[in-house]
This record gives sequence, C-alpha cells and structure tokens, in this order.
Amino acid sequence: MTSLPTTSTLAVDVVNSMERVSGAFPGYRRAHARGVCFDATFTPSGDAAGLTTAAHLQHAEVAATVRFSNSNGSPSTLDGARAGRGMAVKFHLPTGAATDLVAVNLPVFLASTPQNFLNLLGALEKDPVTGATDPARLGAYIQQNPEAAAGFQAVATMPIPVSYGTVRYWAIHAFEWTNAQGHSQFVRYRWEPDTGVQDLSEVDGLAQEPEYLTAELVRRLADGPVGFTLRVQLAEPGDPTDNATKAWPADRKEIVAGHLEITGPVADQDHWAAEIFDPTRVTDGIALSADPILAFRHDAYAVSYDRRSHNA
Ligand code: HEM
Repeated sequence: MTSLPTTSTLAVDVVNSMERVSGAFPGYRRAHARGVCFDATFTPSGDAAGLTTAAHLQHAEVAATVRFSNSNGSPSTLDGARAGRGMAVKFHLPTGAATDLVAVNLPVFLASTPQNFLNLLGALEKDPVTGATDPARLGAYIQQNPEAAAGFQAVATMPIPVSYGTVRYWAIHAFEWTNAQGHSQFVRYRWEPDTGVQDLSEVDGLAQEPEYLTAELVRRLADGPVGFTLRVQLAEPGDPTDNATKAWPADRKEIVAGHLEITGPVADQDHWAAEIFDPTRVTDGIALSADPILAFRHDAYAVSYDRRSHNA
C-alpha cells in the first residue's frame, strides 16, 4: 500500500485492526462505511464572534455539506440496531476553503490515546478459532482500562433513532478558540436536533427496513428542512482538554454558535462519498487541543482514504 506522508505506523496498525474487526470493503471507509450526504446552510448566531475569528462563526451564513453515517466498517449493517451514528459537517468558507466538524452519538470516546485504542481493537478482534468476538476479552480490557467505562456505558444505551435528524451528536474533543484580541478559550461542540431526541424501541427498530435511515431523511426533507442547533460548551480552568474519555461538568456555560438547516440530498452522492471529512481540518480562530486522539485521527483517516480511493 502507498503510504501518505502524514500517516504513521500506528495509524496503519489501527486501520488494519479495524479491518479485522469489521471486515474490509473495497472503496468504502474503514469506519462509518455506509453514509449519505446532504446540502445545508449554517447560520451563525453571532454569539461566538467575540470568542473566535473563525469565518463561519461570525454573522454571515455559509453553505455546508453534511454526511450522516453508521459507524461500522461494513456498509451493510442494520439501521435498526443499537449502534454508532455519525454526522460530519463540512462548512464552505467564503475563501473557498472548508473546515470540518465530525461528530458521533457519543459524549465521550472509548480511549484516551491511540495505543489504548489499538489495544481495545485487539480485544474486539474475532477469535481465529471460534470466529467470534470474546466478550470476556472486552470485559477484561474495560476492567484494566477504567477510562473506557463511561464510553462503553454510553455505547450500551445508544438510541435507535427515528431519523438521522433526531439524534444528538457530539464532536467530543476540545478545540481552542481565539478571538480578535488574541484571547483563547477551550470549547466542545454538540449538535442538538430541532425535533428533540427521538428514539425507537428495539422491537420497532428491528421492524424497520434494513436501511430505513436514508429513505426516512429524504422523505422528511420533502416536508421541509431538518435543523440542528450548534451548542458549544466553554471550559473552565482545570477542565481536561487533552482527554476524549472525560466529559466536562454539565453545568459549564454554553452558547449557541448557530443553526444548521439541511435542505436535501446532494446532487452528486459519488463525489461527496469520495470526499474526506477530517476533524483536524480547522480554520483561523480554531486550533486543535493537545488531545492525542484528535491528532491521530488525521493519520488514520488518511490511511483509510488512501485505501478506499484506490478501491482497496
Ligand atoms: C483513534 C480514534 C479513531 C479512529 C482510529 C477513527 C477512525 C476512522 C476512520 C478510519 C474513518 C474513515 C475515514 C475515511 O475513510 O474518510 C472514520 C470515520 C469517521 N469517524 Fe472516526 N476514528 C476515531 C475516533 C473518532 C471519534 C472520537 C469520532 C467522533 C467525535 C469519530 C467519528 C467519525 C465519523 C463521524 C466518521 C465518518 C466521517 C465521514 O462521514 O466521512 N471518530 N473514523
């Protein structure tokens, strides 16, 4: 495989292990394989403008492209199952550049470092003899790595959504905003659906069509736009900004940075499916925190992108 200059050996090891867990499907992302893209408009509230110079968070609306997805590396997992869902947003900036915000239906991640994530994947890999994942290995991993407990608790209670448009999505990592005066503030992002969170029971989830989430959202959009509010939590001194397994206290001040209105499916699904939504693609006024998972995602996504764009 051709390595991109930005990839690391660890990123290759992690993506190889992801393939052993979910399978490798030529041309598809190694995670969040099944997805669908939509056109949207983001209207900033103006409330973030005093905290960051980021162009999309000032006062003028910008166009956006949104990809909703299922987290598995297999493109044929059931929509009605309790599983991860992704919402990746690409904001198209007035300069012609873009900035991405990549979120899932989990408030915290399962590992604080890339090495821990690799170890966790190892515990999820199928036993070569039985061909199945061994729940005891995963249990032992969580016991030895208590940092994973909060994330797995959230995984166990993941909602089965009525719609991709009725899910709450977190971008998890801390990012650092800087304003025109040079003052900096750590933040965390969350998308709140206008409808409120709406779930299905397990029975109703299993009664749906296998891939109901795409058709449901297209039908819903025929009746009008689907909206999300971008809420931003502001860190206080001492809040961890480099650990994706740790949430900040729920009473931290929040602001509404803006509102996203999704209007309809993109005209060219193949073009947008081939695109990359990279959480490290930030813009002036936003910097990455020191969270090692955040930086590592760039490398892992590059490995996956390289493979899928060569139809591997
Ligand atoms: C070490 C940690 C992680 C690894 C190794 C990893 C790996 C990957 C890979 C390989 C892809 C496919 C990339 C592509 O081909 O374009 C992907 C996609 C994705 N990941 Fe992660 N990921 C990690 C953490 C996270 C976290 C913390 C979140 C949520 C905040 C997240 C949300 C997503 C979403 C939503 C997508 C789909 C993006 C799209 O629609 O293009 N991932 N991930």
